[in-house]
Amino acid sequence: MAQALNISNASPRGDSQRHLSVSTSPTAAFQSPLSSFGGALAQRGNPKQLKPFNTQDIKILLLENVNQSGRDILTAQGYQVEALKTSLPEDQLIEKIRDVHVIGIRSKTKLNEKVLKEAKNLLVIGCFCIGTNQVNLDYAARHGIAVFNSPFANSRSVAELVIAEIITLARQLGDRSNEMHRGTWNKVSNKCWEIRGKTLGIVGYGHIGSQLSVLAEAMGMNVIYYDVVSLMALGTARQVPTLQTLLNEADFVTLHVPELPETKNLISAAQLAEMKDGSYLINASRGTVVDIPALINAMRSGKIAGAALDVFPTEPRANGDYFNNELNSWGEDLRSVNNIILTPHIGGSTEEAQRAIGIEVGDALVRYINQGVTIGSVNMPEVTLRSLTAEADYARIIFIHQNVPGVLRRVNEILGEHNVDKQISDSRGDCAYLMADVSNVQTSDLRDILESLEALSSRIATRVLY
Ligand SMILES: NC(=O)c1ccc[n+]([C@@H]2O[C@H](COP(=O)([O-])OP(=O)(O)OC[C@H]3O[C@@H](n4cnc5c(N)ncnc54)[C@H](O)[C@@H]3O)[C@@H](O)[C@H]2O)c1
Ligand SMILES: O=C(O)[C@H](O)COP(=O)(O)O
Repeated sequence: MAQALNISNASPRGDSQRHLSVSTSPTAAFQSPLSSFGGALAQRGNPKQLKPFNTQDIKILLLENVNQSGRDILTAQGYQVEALKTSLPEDQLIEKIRDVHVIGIRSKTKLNEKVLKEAKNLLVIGCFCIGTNQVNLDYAARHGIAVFNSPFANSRSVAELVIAEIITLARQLGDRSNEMHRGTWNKVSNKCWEIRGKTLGIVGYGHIGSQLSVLAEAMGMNVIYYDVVSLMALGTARQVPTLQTLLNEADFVTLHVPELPETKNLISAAQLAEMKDGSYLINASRGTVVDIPALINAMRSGKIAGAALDVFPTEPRANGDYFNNELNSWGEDLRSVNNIILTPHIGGSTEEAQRAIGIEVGDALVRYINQGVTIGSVNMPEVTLRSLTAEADYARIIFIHQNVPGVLRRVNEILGEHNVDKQISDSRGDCAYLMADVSNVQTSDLRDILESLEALSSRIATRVLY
């Protein structure tokens, strides 16, 4: 079992540097003072469980009700895990993030530059969701903070929700149900439709859009899609060349694009005007993608016969909070429109999806913390090495650095005095990630290696695992 060499990043972020501090504080579970480095290790050939820190020292903050499956994986490692049900206001988030090595969030917590600047000890961020637009990914990479997400574990849940919404809108189910709840019997067939033979227009044919395409065809719909890249059509779906073509042809338009500057108000007054008279709009992507006041106007005029919105430009922080004009100036106008389904960002909120996401992101965090493996990271180069064996006096050196010429030569001068068994290096944008396994190193060697690496001007972060 690997032990307690603590490489902390305790220095202020402002100087882009993290300090080495060698913790000798042992725990009951992972006790091995540095003086006994390598002494109590098992036989060669056994995989060695690497630990960068004394495990009791790893502090994790989980926000937004991360699923129990993820919490269990992290607590099983012996990390200190604090889990809160909601996101936090920015001032409280800043207070909390100063302390932790790992933060787990969902779609609401904004980890912008202002917040991340205060995250002096942060090693890694887990987004227990698909979207990563809530994190400043570049800033995180430039400061050696890896970000992981779960790219498709809730795609099916979103696709199923959209199928339900297509039928619900076509049959005006929301309005009929509301009327019955108010005690009114209102049996109507006017402008209520089957979905068989109707055209579904999918904007963004990625994980969710393509899954939805298959389900919609199985229900007898014709599927067209628009995407900025050319993608293989599933079934008999057909890619159309422009958004305008899709808007002109589709009876139902559904949006599955990421939040980007280019997708802000992707559907506004001009695009709504291009849609067929009496067509429907569904948005379960991000709230910024639809210009909601323009949609309200189009619905009031009868141009758009119905809409389903699962996401909003500003969303309440916690369950029980109000969805009103204080949150978004058009909140009450939106609620007053007929045949509109409003849901509180529940596209991915199923037991299956949340459990799968908890496991996927929980595992990715453990791999990163314990082994430095970045496979699946959305902001760092993807780097892995096979596990170290349990042989004594091996260590894994991780050097995150600016992607500038000459660094590898300097690093290899430092490591070159030791036996480098394996080494890998890759870069992504301005950030490069080097991982090297060295053998026959003693504690004093590690201290020297660390001090030398820390002195390099290109350094962003240094970790040693053993
Ligand atoms: N409501 C929810 O609970 C929920 C759940 C999961 C995901 N989401 C949102 O849905 C989005 C889509 O998820 P996904 O997993 O399908 O993503 P994805 O990355 O697999 O697919 C997105 C697709 O959109 C395309 N695209 C990008 N910009 C475009 C543009 N301007 N016009 C047309 N196409 C464009 C991309 O090329 C890609 O094919 C996520 O980014 C997330 O914001 C919401
Ligand atoms: O990005 C996502 O996966 C969805 O928007 C769901 O987000 P949530 O985990 O906050 O429900």
